[in-house]
Amino acid sequence: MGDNKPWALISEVGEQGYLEEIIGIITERFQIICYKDFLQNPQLHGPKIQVLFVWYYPKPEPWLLSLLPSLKVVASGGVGIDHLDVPYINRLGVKVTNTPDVVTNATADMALGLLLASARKIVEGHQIAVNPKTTYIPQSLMGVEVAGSTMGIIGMGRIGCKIAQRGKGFDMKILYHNRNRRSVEDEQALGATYCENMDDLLKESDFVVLAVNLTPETTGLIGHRELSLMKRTATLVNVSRGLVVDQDALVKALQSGTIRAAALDVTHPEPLPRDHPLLSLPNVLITPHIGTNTYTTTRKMVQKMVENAVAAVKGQSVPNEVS
Ligand SMILES: O=CC(=O)O
Repeated sequence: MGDNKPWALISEVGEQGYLEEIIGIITERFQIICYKDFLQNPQLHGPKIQVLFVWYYPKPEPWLLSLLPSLKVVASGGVGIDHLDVPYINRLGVKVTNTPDVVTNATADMALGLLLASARKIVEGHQIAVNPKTTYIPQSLMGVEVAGSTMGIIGMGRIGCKIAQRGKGFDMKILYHNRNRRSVEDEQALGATYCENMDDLLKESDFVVLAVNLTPETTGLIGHRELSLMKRTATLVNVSRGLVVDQDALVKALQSGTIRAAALDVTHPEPLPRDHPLLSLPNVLITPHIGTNTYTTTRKMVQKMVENAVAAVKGQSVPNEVS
């Protein structure tokens, strides 16, 4: 395409996972302008931009979209599209795309990583091991056994299924709750038992793992009532979105021992304000939304984003269009 390559707006190079190789994948097909440079002179740059690559940021808010009259597609990285007002963007004649499938394994790994780290106090162990001033008292690092325990997965889409597979590999009993029951073949392959009533799953699970999309129905899905149904020895693991959990209720449940612990890759907001109580509770493990953060997955996501954007610019059928 040479100099005639279409223009794309991206978040700042060096930020938001835009590693050098990633930039290379994008610049094979597009000329790029960074958000910071764009903001210096939006009137000059805005009209030429046909693609907006979004990695949660820059948020395609109405004021930004109004500066991009030639925009054809908002190509978002990751599977979640809760940060995008898809109907609004579509009404402007702009397509929206995401990158499902490629994020599945990395996110499922993260769920198991958090589960194991919380169960076996791996982070606390590291802190003791590297701090010469602390004395190791075995009881302080006593964990819970994963094999033989019950994992309850809420949201049995692609990621939920991969979490189930991994749980099965750890000899866990698997329960799941989902809008739609999966086929008997799927259930048998995953060794997973359906709980039509989410309350049953909450009561029986040692680890409750959230893998739902954020929708109006799943916002605040886990609140005071749901946490109270969980075992006092149970751990909540969240790799979906922070807003699926009522965080105030979670803080109370963790402070009062209603549940044993929480391991969260997602919070609301991200990052949490430094004085947020979740950051100082001893029974909380938090990572900064890194579920998809591996080189392999990041590369695949960007390849997909570019594939989607190229198709949209050419007016061809777009592989991962969401509407
Ligand atoms: O959070 C990650 C994703 O939506 O893929």
